[in-house]
This record gives sequence, C-alpha cells and structure tokens, in this order.
Amino acid sequence: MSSVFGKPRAGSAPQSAPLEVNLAILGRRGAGKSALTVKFLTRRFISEYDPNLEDTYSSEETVDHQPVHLRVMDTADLDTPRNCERYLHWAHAFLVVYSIDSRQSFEGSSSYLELLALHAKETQRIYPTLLLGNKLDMAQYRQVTEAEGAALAGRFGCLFFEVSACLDFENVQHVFHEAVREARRELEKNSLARPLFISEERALPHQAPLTARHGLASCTFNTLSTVSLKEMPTVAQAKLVTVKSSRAQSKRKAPTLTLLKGFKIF
Ligand SMILES: Nc1nc2c(ncn2[C@@H]2O[C@H](COP(=O)(O)OP(=O)(O)OP(=O)(O)O)[C@@H](O)[C@H]2O)c(=O)[nH]1
Repeated sequence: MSSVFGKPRAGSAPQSAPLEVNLAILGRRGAGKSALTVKFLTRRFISEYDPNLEDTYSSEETVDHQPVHLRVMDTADLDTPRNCERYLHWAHAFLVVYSIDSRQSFEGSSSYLELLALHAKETQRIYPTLLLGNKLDMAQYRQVTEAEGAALAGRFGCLFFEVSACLDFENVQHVFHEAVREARRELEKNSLARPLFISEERALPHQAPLTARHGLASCTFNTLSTVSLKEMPTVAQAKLVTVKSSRAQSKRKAPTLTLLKGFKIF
C-alpha cells in the first residue's frame, strides 16, 4: 500500500486517474466485518463498537502499482440478508465473512453466497466474491474446518481465505487487494465488451422481486428496468445509452473514514 490511509504519501509519483472499485462486506452479526474493515484501513484492531453502525469508507490504494479509489461498505444486516439493494446494485465485488468459531455465522454466509449467485444470474454479470473465515487467532475454539470453508467457496466458485482482524495486517490487506484485482479484471473485461445497445421498444414487464421467485430471506430489490433486447439493430439505428445502476447509499454518508464514531481503538 503506497498511501497513508486516505491520501497518497508525499513524493509519490503522479498517477493516472484511479480506477474506482466498490467493495461490500457481508456476513452475519459478529463475524468480524467491521474489525476487518478497520484493520485494513488503519492497521489496527478494534475491540468494540456500535454493532448497528453501517458505513462506507474510501481509501486511495495502490494495487500492483496501479492507483485505485476503493470504497468499502461495512454492512450491518444482523442475521440474514436484508434490503440488499443498497449493496447489490452498488458493489463491484463482495467479501462474505464468517467466524471460524461460529457454526451459525458459517451457515449465514451461505445465504449471502446464494443471494449473490442469484443476483449474478439475474443481471447476467459476474461479481467477484471472496469467502473469508475470520478469527483465525481463535483456532482453539474452531467450529468450522478450513476444508468446510474451502468446499463452500468451491460450491459458489469464489476465492477462500482464513484471516484474523487481530493478527498481522498483511494478510488482511492481501484479501482486500485480491478483491480489487478480481473486480478490476471484471471491470476491464466489461469495458472491452460491446456497448449496450438498447432498442427504444417497450420494456419487458417488471419482474417480481428475486425473493418472490426464489424464496430467499426477506431480501427484495427492484431489478433494473429490464429492456427488450431485440436482434441487434444496425449501429446507425441503435442508440448507445448508459444504464445507471441505482447508487447505493449506506445508511449514513461517510465519504471519509468515520472511524472514531462508535469505535474504540486500542
Ligand atoms: N479474536 C478475534 N476477535 C475478533 C476478530 N474480528 C472481530 N473480532 C471481535 O468480534 C466481535 C465482532 O466483531 P465485528 O467486527 O464487530 O463484527 P461485525 O461482523 O462487524 O458485527 P456487526 O457490526 O454486528 O455486523 C468484536 O468484539 C470484535 O472485537 C478476530 O479476527 N479475532
């Protein structure tokens, strides 16, 4: 990481406009989402904070010598995915966190992975996802084996790491940067893809929320207004439009790290 949190170190070389990557951290209450976020942003481990606090932080990072404007949404869903639109239509990539000393949090992580798989199917997009088994320092209280974590990640085709928010910073930084690498790869692939041509025809009838069709926990979100993609019109007829995804807003705008609100650092 070539920058002190939030600003490039003095003297660092002038850089091209950084790629913007939005990363949402999901998981059951107590899995360690906030602790991992704070560790990555400040290199410190927090002991306690307001568990209902949900915020989005931004950080100027350098990943593989390339500048990245990284936004991290530390979500607070309690136990199951709720009001998912705020992160489904905002994030380019996801970290799904469970705690290795809690079977419940491990089972909770698969409902997030299921939701993300359905969202990817619904939108025909790929959303890089990393499954993290947190609290590796608590291995003596382990309730979930590394093999189980790897198997779950394999089932959903996502990367898997075991980490600890209270051990060394480099491991935590590595998983955040891995997420950035995966997201950057997808963003670059999509930007090379053919532009989206949308005919001006009538939109397809609005589809029922995902949960209604897949019986998922109370996580509903409006699909982007689907459009009728007919046979590709000639370029002259087609109109290139940008489809704005709904900008997710965290419950409280946090353009910069609001670390001290509700966090106690030691
Ligand atoms: N030993 C240990 N404790 C951790 C670790 N990560 C988090 N904790 C502790 O576990 C508790 C929950 O951590 P949080 O970061 O608040 O978990 P969360 O997923 O953000 O929880 P919510 O905000 O309620 O969704 C806190 O007491 C943390 O100090 C870790 O890696 N090791």
